[in-house]
Amino acid sequence: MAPPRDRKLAIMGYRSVGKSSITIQFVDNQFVESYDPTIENTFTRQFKLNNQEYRLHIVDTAGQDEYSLFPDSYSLDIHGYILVYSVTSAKSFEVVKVIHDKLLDMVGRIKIPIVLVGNKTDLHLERKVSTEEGQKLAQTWNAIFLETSAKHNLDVQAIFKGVIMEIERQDGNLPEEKKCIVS
Ligand SMILES: Nc1nc2c(ncn2[C@@H]2O[C@H](COP(=O)(O)OP(=O)(O)OP(=O)(O)O)[C@@H](O)[C@H]2O)c(=O)[nH]1
Repeated sequence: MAPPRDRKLAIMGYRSVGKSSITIQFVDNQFVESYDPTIENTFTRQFKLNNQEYRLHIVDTAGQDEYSLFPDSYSLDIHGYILVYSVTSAKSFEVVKVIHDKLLDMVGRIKIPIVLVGNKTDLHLERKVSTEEGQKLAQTWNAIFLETSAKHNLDVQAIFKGVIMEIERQDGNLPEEKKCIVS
């Protein structure tokens, strides 16, 4: 069998949208209700997709806002990006747009593998951003779109599957196809 492919991913977004919760759910199968702001952590998990092993290195970043300056390391050796907002926060949806534009500027390429994630879908009554708004934004970016609940472990795996597939596709290892929700 082919050796594992090392792929480095960055998970970015406004404060408290669930970046750590998504990462910890994926790496450890756990959800922690308490909130502990992240400085920066890297997690590793082996993941198999289409008969290929991947060693995923996930950089869980400190939450950004529209004024944050990104360290150069966020553009250097990252293969794919997971941009997260919370469906309960219009502010986080605005901030994710700014992060995306800055990222594109910094990376200096037009195409980068991106998955846009609307998290906290379990908080139905607090929803402020509709599924359609998220879908529309992802379309303008040509990115994959998913809604998730880190709390209920809903579609968390699909985020990582989606970003790997997008990396492979942009590397020319998969046929181009229409982007859709990959659950
Ligand atoms: N109900 C619900 N709460 C969530 C979900 N994901 C995260 N939370 C909660 O939201 C709060 C923030 O979650 P974190 O994962 O720490 O958010 P973060 O984006 O890593 O935050 P920063 O490190 O500050 O950038 C915590 O209290 C979590 O328990 C979710 O899917 N549903």
